Amino acid sequence: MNQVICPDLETLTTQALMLIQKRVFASIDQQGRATLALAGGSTPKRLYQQIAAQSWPWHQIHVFWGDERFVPPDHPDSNYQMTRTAWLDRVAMPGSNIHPMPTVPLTPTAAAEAYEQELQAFFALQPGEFPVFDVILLGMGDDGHTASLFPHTAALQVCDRAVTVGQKGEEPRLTLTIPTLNFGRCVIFMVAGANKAHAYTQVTASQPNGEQYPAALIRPQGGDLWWLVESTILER
Ligand SMILES: O=C(O)[C@H](O)[C@@H](O)[C@H](O)[C@H](O)COP(=O)(O)O
Repeated sequence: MNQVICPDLETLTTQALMLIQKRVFASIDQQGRATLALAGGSTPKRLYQQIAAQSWPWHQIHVFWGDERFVPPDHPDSNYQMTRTAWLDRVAMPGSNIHPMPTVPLTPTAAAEAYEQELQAFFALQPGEFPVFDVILLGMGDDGHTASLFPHTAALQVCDRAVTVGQKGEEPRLTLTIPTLNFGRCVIFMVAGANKAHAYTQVTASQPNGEQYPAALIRPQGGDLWWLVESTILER
């Protein structure tokens, strides 16, 4: 595990930008394209704005989402909407390179299945294979959740599919599953906010409780794991 402690969110964002750029360009060199699974929430918004200001080969970059709230794509809570506003609407990325998670009017189960099919087709997967994203960006909540994998939910047990229905209380979400996140070539957590200090301590403990702190279940098998953290989350 690589840990980078940053004095503030702006520094953390710059660190993330440099790391992502390095991995995106390496993937394009090696395979002619780069695939990213993006985080939602508030922490990555500034990063997406900074990415939009870069001159990357957008036609060789494909973006997916690690999770999505079950709302229309133009809803203010939509992770897709946030990413479009901060980044995608500002660059010349072909629409076919943008792969949002479907939501309404499908049911959550049907939407998860539809995204599963899209990933299987895009990555040309054989039965039982998982997609391998070049970069997976994740956040963490103050309860230790990541993507939409919340404590003590059924989604934590799903290990035979790439996409499943997450549950934030009564609110359904779509989320990539633990095995999918663990197949990532470069998995990057961006965590800021003193309110997350306790969860971070629990998640990075030597014998963490993954049911209680799901971010602890992200241990990429063949890939790199990066924790880019604001110094305020280090418990004194
Ligand atoms: O859909 C979401 O909200 C995210 O994917 C979620 O997992 C997020 O990364 C964490 O809740 C941290 O959110 P903040 O960055 O807003 O603290």
